[in-house]
Amino acid sequence: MGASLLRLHFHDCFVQGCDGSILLDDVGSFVGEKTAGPNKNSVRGYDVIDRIKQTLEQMCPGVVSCADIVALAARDSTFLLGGPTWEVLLGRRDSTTTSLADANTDLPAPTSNLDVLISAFAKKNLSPRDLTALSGAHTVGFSQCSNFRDHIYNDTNIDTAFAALRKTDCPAAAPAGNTNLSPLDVETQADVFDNAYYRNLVARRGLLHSDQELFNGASQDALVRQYGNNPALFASDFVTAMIKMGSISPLTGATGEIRLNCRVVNG
Ligand code: HEM
Ligand SMILES: [Ca+2]
Repeated sequence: MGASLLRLHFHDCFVQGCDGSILLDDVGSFVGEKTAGPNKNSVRGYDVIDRIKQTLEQMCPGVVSCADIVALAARDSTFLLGGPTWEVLLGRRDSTTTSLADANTDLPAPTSNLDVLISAFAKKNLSPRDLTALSGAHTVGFSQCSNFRDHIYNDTNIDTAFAALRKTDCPAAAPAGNTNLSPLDVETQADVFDNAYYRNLVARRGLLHSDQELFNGASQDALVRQYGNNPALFASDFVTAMIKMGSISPLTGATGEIRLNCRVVNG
């Protein structure tokens, strides 16, 4: 679940800011973000957030927002998987709105090229360096075949043996095998947070097209090599970038609310 909770924070912060908007269910005429392309049948961990929230509401009612819970869960997941830790700024309040449209436009697709990834992050005031550091989150977790099929069958900037290995669990003709999972990081286990992701990219073993775009003869190549050789530099830049991402457009003061149930706005 650690990988899924880390991703949940990213998918929250890139849509309206880190405001718990991704947690809201579709109820009646209320439309949430869970059915957006990048989220549907992919983002998970909502039940874990519910359990943390229930415990908090018993001990300290109405104080800790769902948005802060997601930020803390992402930090603790990273650490428990073997990665760095950091102090999480708190005080984010929860949204009473969502944006399905923004979830569909602002979360980058795995088919994106480098210029598209850089612009998607720039739109959130994150630099190309932040993009490359944050993508190191793909040292943990899994991807479904439908998200990397085109890369392993049609891209040419991929290690042949690696492509062959991944094809064994991801047949060429969709929809066969669409939901089969492969680890994003081929080198070390999917529940170990380290810098192996970057060495994979140098070896042309990125699983997603968007991963390999970070090492494909352009602006991020040198940084990818540095992160692959220097775990302390990666850890330090990842922390800096996570704090920046966790600070996107927070609701503070009288804006938003402290939701009592992360799935619905207060009545
Ligand atoms: C740079 C643009 C990014 C793209 C295009 C992208 C795309 C994806 C895709 C397609 C998956 C697999 C989903 C599935 O098959 O269901 C995935 C998984 C994941 N992503 Fe990203 N991602 C990006 C950036 C990030 C960032 C910034 C983070 C966190 C800081 C992150 C964390 C994760 C994690 C941890 C997983 C594994 C989730 C799990 O196993 O449940 N990603 N990503
Ligand atoms: Ca949000």
